[in-house]
Amino acid sequence: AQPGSASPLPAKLRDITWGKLNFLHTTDTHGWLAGHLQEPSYSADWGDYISFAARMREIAESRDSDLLVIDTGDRVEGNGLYDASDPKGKYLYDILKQQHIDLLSSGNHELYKKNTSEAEYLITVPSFADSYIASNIDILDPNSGELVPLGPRFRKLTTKKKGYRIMAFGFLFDFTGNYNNTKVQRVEDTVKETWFQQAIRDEDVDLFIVLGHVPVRSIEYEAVHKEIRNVRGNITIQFFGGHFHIRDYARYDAQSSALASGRFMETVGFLSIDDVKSSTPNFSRRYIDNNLFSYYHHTGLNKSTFPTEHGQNVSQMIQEARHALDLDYVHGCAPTDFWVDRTPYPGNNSIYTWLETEVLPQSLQNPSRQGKPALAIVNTGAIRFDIFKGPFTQDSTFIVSPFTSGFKYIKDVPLSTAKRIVTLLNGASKILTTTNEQPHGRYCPLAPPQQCARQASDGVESTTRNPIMPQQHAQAVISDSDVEPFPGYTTIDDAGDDGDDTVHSHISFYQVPNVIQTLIPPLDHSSSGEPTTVDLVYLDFIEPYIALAAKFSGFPVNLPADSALYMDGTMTELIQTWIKKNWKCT
Ligand SMILES: O=c1ccn([C@@H]2O[C@H](COP(=O)(O)O)[C@@H](O)[C@H]2O)c(=O)[nH]1
Repeated sequence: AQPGSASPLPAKLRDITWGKLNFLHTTDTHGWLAGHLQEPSYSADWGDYISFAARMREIAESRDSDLLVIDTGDRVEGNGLYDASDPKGKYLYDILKQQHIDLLSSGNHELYKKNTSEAEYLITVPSFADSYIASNIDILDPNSGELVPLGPRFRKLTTKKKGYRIMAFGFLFDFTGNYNNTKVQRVEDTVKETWFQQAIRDEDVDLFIVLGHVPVRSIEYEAVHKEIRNVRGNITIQFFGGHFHIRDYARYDAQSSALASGRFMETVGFLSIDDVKSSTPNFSRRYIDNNLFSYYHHTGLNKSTFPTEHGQNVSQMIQEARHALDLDYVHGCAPTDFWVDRTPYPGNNSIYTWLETEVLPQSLQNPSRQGKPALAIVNTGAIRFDIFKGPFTQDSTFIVSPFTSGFKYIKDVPLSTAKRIVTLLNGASKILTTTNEQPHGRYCPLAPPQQCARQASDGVESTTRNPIMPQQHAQAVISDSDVEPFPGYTTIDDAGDDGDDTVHSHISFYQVPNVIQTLIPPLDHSSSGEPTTVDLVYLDFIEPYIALAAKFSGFPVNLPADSALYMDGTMTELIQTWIKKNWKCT
């Protein structure tokens, strides 16, 4: 763990159940390779995870079984370790590649920007060689200018101990918000391609592994499952997914299951399969809180026996990178906690209410529009994490707001139209899900991803939405420690409510809208009332949605032609500047 990080708290733990084939799974790590320095439950760093994976592999092999390490993408954007450097990722890619990952795939965040996808192609793919799978992504090779697969379409491998013959695929959900140097083919179309049809007919295979940056309850995985199942009868299929930032486990049928392992290095997913080659394989899942207390427990080791030299060296690399980036530099001190969705919105501790009532109205300005009122719209998904009471650092800046979006505007929009656009974006008439125009894809592209889970599975057929059969619960063994549970994940999935390794007390999460809005200057109730027209100010990331909502409102606007830059700088800079000025540390 990083120096100064919060030590893990002793807790009651559920044991893992080893099988003949075992997996560790991360997803949506978003640059959090230093772990959560302020949160004891998630304070282990990538170096600790490297030690953990090595120790778990030793245990697996001593049991004459195998362990594979999986990552399903969105490794970038969301933490100072990635976003604070120039170029972005200057330190992260080297740290990331230190882990031995057997199978990995790309997320949507690797593809939003040209430079990010090129770094993926030129750095990460070669770093992991054969392990990187890109079943439905192509990229324009920056050297040849040709459209080429981002990585191999599939991989066949044989496990070291048991000799299981595996066919693995690596998908990205039907993402459409990628920069035009990459091409993402719909999963439903990819599975009809000749190479895929041939691969699933390969008889020299004991099981299929489908990894991907794909929600485990999704139309995409439904399509892959159906295709393999139709051709291969009851062969074992294990899916690993992500994107929604949630812990989840789905049973599609008796021979297949799907694991999603959270976000931001909070969770290391563990999955085991016994009786891999039979028609009644036994699956067991565990969501491991990413901290040393859990790591020691599951390996049966301790502070002196657990770390590997390699793991310790990587923790040192992270420390040096954080130092070089000055990530602990304090910009101000938050007077209280501000939450993304752990408190009702609107509310005094809602990060969105703080933005609407303080940061945006006090910061958004355009001298050429002096005296003109504005209605500013920000998508809630642009804010990625909570602010904790106390020091707000360089790292916090990017943890809260990693993206590079700035503010644009359309001038002189009738206020009634601007309000209608907000209402439409917030889903009153479901334009974002019913229209064929989906600028970034079907998964509620404006709100924080964890809010999408229930909404998205509404359109999915029953095989991936509901448990076909309740999972046989492996007996959860609780260690005999006598400590009171403290707040954390209390996951309910298709196998029940005993998936989390740590027995926590429940945390409530609340719904937030797709977008928040703020009238600038705020309405003065003593004066003549609302303005008739406003400058409609918005984050440039949501421009395609503003265009869509304007069209549905009957407002004639041609974007981007009819828009202009409202002010210089990004929202990240705007928030940081406001904090420097207003949150003095006393
Ligand atoms: O430039 C950007 C990119 C993304 N967003 C928001 O992020 C979520 C998607 O996050 P995942 O981690 O891929 O689930 C999307 O819904 C956008 O709201 C953004 O605001 N700006």
